[in-house]
This record gives sequence, C-alpha cells and structure tokens, in this order.
Amino acid sequence: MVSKRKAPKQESSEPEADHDAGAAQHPRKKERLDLNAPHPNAQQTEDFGIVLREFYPPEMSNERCQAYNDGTIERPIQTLEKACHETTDQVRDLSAGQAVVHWFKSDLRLNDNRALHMAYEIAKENHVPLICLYILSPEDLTAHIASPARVDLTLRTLQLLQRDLAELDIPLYMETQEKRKDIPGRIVELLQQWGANHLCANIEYEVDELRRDAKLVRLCAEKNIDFAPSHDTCVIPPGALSTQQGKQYAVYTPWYRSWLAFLKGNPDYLELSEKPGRNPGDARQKLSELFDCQLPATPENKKLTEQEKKRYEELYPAGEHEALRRLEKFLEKKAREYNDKRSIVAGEHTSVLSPYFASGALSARTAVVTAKRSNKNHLDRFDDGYITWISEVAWRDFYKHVLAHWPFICMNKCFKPESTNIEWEYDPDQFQAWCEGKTGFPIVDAAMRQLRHCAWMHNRTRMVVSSFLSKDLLIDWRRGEQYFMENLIDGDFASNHGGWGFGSSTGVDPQPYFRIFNPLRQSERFDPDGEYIRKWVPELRDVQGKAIHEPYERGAGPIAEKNGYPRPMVDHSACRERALAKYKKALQK
Ligand SMILES: Cc1cc2nc3c(=O)[nH]c(=O)nc-3n(C[C@H](O)[C@H](O)[C@H](O)COP(=O)(O)OP(=O)(O)OC[C@H]3O[C@@H](n4cnc5c(N)ncnc54)[C@H](O)[C@@H]3O)c2cc1C
Repeated sequence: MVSKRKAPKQESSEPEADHDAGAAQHPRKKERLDLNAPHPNAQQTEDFGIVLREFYPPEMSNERCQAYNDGTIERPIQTLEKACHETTDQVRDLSAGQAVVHWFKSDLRLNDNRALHMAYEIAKENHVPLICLYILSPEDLTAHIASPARVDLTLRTLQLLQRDLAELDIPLYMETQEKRKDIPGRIVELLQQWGANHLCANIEYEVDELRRDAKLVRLCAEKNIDFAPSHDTCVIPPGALSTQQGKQYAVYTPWYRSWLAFLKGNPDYLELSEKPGRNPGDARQKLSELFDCQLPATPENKKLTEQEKKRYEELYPAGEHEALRRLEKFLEKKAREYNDKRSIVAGEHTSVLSPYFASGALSARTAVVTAKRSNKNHLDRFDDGYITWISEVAWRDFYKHVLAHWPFICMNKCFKPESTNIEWEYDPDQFQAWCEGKTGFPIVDAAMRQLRHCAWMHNRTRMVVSSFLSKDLLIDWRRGEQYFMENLIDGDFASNHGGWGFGSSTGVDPQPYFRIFNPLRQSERFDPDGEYIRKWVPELRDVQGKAIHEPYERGAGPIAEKNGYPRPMVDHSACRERALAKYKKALQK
C-alpha cells in the first residue's frame, strides 16, 4: 500500500502541464515561461511522429527536465502519495458496504497479486462478496501505442481470468470507456452502484496512470470510499532503495547490490500473496448479471489479421497457468545454462516470459522466489545460471524505479536530456528500411523480421538494432522506441525506454556513446553459424559458411542479389565516425 506518511513537502507545480490528455491547451503562467517553452527540436520530433500531439503537448525543454531533478516540479508518484496522505482522515465511519472491488490493470492474475489479495481479505472479514473490474480504454491504448499483439494477449488473458474467477464465484465485470479521463468517475459510479466502500488496485508507475490514480484517490475520498493503491509489480517498490547520499541510483550494479541486501534484510518482500478464496454462497445469485459480462471488443486500430491472431495464440498461449508452466520448464531445463547461452540468438535459451510479465500474468516476485528455490534457496550464490536470471528479472525493477524517479523519460525525453540536442537524422526511407529488415546488414534484418513475425525479439538483437538505428543511421532513437512499443507483445514502457537508452547511450547506465556496436562482430559472435539469420532472412538461406554475416563482401553477392537481398545501406565505419562527432558535439555543449 502507498505509505500515507511519505507525502512530499514541495507544492505541486502544474503537474498536468507536461503529459496528460488536453494538457496542450493549458494556459502557461508567465513566470514559468522558461520551463514551459518547448524544446528547440520540438517541431521535428512532432513531424517525425515521435510526440503524439493528439494527446500530449510539444516536446518539453531540457530545463523542465532539470526542474524535476531539482524537485521544483512534483513527480507523479509524489502526487499519488500526497493524494493518499491528504485523504487519510477524510474517509470516516466506513462500513463494509455490500461488496469490495478489485480493479485489474496490468496485473491479470490470481496468484501473488497484492491488491487482489487485500481486496479478498477485506471482503472475507466483512462477509461480503469480492467483485473484480476491468476497464478498457481505446484512447489509452492509442496514447500508449500498445501493440495489437499486446492488446490481443490482454484480452485472451482476461477471458481466462474471468473463467478462473467464476470458479470461485467471483465475477469479473468488464467494460469499455472510450475516453480515459472518464475512468475515475466511472469507477466511483460503479462502486456506488454496487454499494462498495473499498476499492483495491495495484500501482502502475507511468505518468498518466499515477496521475489518474491520484485523482481517483481524491474522488473516492469525497464519496467516503477507501482506496489505497498497492505496490505490486516490482519486487521492491520504487523509492525504497537509495545511495548513501539518499539519491536514486542511476547505475545498475550498485543498485542491484542494494536490491539484494534489501531482500536479505526484508524477506517479507518475497512472501507470495495467496490467491483469493471463494465468494460467499449467495454471491452468484446477488451478482448474477455481473457473471455474464462480455469481453470488451478489440478497438478498430488494434485488430490483428486472423493469421496473426492464430500465430500469437500458438506462440504465446495466454494466462497465468501458461506463465507458471513456462517458468517451471525454463528453470528446470534451461536456467542452469542461461549464463553461457543467453546471448546466443538462435534457438531458445531464455525464458520468453516477458509477454507474461507485461500482461501481469506472472509476478516478478513469483519468478524470483521460484528461481531462488530452484537454486537451493540462494539469491546470490550457488548456480550462476539462476543468479544471472534473477539479476535479469531485477533489471525490470531497476527500470521501473528509474521511471518513477525521472518521470520525464515517460514524456519523450531521456535520462540525459542534453542528448535530445544531438542532430538526429529524420530520414523516413532509412527508417522504413530498418523497420522492414532491409538494411543489408543480415543480423539487423533477421532481428527486425523476427519482431514482425513474433512480436518479440531476442535481447541481444534488441541491443544491436537499437544501436544500429541510433548510431549507424543516426535516426532519433525515440522513433525506434515507439516502433518497438507499436509491435512488441511484451511492450513495457520502462524496460523499453531503458533498453533504448542503453543502445543509444542516452539513458541510465548506458553503454558509453563511443562504444558503438559493430553489426558484423555481433553477428559473428552471437550467431556464429548464421542459424538465426537463415531462419529469418530467406533470401540468404542458401549462403554457406561465414559469408552469411556479410554476403556481398564474402563472395555470396550473386546469391544475395539473385534473391533480392539489399546491399548494406550504409558504411559502418563512416557512420561510426559521424555518430562519434555528433554525440561529442551535443554532449560537450
Ligand atoms: C532496445 C530494447 C528494448 C526492450 N524493450 C523491452 C520491452 O518493451 N519489454 C520488456 O519486457 N523488455 C524489454 N527489453 C528487455 C529484454 O530485451 C527483454 O525483457 C527480454 O529479451 C525478454 O526475453 P525473455 O523473457 O526471454 O528474457 P529472460 O532473459 O528470460 O529474462 C527474464 C526476464 O527478465 C527481464 N529482463 C531481462 N532482461 C531485461 C532488460 N535488459 N531490461 C529489463 N528487463 C529485463 C524481463 O522481464 C524478462 O522476461 C528491451 C531491451 C532492449 C535492449
């Protein structure tokens, strides 16, 4: 639950002026002109489709990012904490009411779900039924560029969740709210309709979501409804770990050491919440109409073709049963070798659990606890494979901590705002070639085609293609970040931004800008036999041996040409020099 004692001291400073529906129309205060002036390149980012002006204001200035760092502007997580703190005493003489409600967001599971567990406990204690709620907002999905594959997985997961809940006589009520700004009001309306005085939900750390929940906390308090959002998605909640100077870590390794130490001292953070039990006997009768609820329709702009739908159903069967099955299988069969093989891109040496973390079918706690158990109960020693895997799951926590502390990264800025001064190229043809996997760099093309086919890509190649776009092509990395969200089934804002920040050297703990991935070396190292390339680039299937890594240079040009495989679109060495010069110029200003 959000601590009611941690409210920030500073005053709110137009929290909505950055990144919220309709914020673009907000009147600007005169004395804040500096902070509110858009970034000088704002028009370019808008023209290149990076800033979605239908939903958000122009790209903010670097000074405004600095104001977040200085604490002059309230962070959205503080806005939520403040709302909780200031409404603590407002909710009085609370009776149990006729039901308790759990609002599902991206936590679509029964097992180890903190808020769901709390809702069930309150309901049980008061002998009233638990009602579960899900609201789909097409506007939210558009604004957050959720991929059709991810929306499809969410809907398939909801269907199974509804079935599992019904077995416990718990209804899952689902509806569509076109406009996301209507969600808090609609939830309160439903709570009143159902006579519920308690609402439980887990926190999502993205900016719009934190501000929405802060509004809901206040709205609930006005109606004498208790709503205390819970921390659930991270093993350790954002804000709980800080450096000796009391600051947020921006480097992973010391953060991870502190993460491990915290868990050693606070083992309760690894306690799994039980899934809810059965609703009281008369719940089915009393709430009969809620049990017949239809799955929300897929929004028009998120529909898959029949072929894609079938493919994703086969690749990623939905729901928590599948997630737990995959987890067990991975830990039993592959985790031991994870350390040695995780970067090999051919075959499947990683867990491919990211779609399940993203939809909330699997909790990070469950993953860590189960891996720890497989590792004979150690978090930090015994078998390298398990330890490395746990440390990868921890990256997910790390990036969410970063997001909560530096919320402007959710607003098309990067951790190092000065990097937005780099003179990026905005070349639509080159960008298109990258998207289609027609760059002439086999490893890049294989990866981009894997993404198109599977809505997923191996971590190593995510690094390769993000580096290629931002450094070889010098295309604004935010367009690539967006393209990933538009296409990944595991699209997760914090991890995606973190990964792009790493590849483009603009984020926390990035690779230094002068370390530029050489696609050829990456290909030779992580796909030594070219198996991955042959799988995803059929034009090169007949190319023998090492020529697969650069067919035109190694004597396989005729085959490549005959099959229509393009020549390399750029010269890597020249691009490298150009990137070094441009990065240096921008970062030394
Ligand atoms: C440019 C770029 C974009 C990315 N975008 C996303 C994204 O949108 N969603 C997403 O979940 N991951 C993203 N990642 C991180 C990582 O690539 C995927 O989590 C991983 O490939 C998923 O495969 P897996 O489940 O088999 O991972 P495993 O290797 O089995 O790891 C287990 C879990 O640990 C977490 N994890 C592993 N590596 C990372 C990492 N580098 N950062 C954060 N979490 C990690 C994931 O939850 C993953 O499922 C991105 C990485 C890069 C470089």
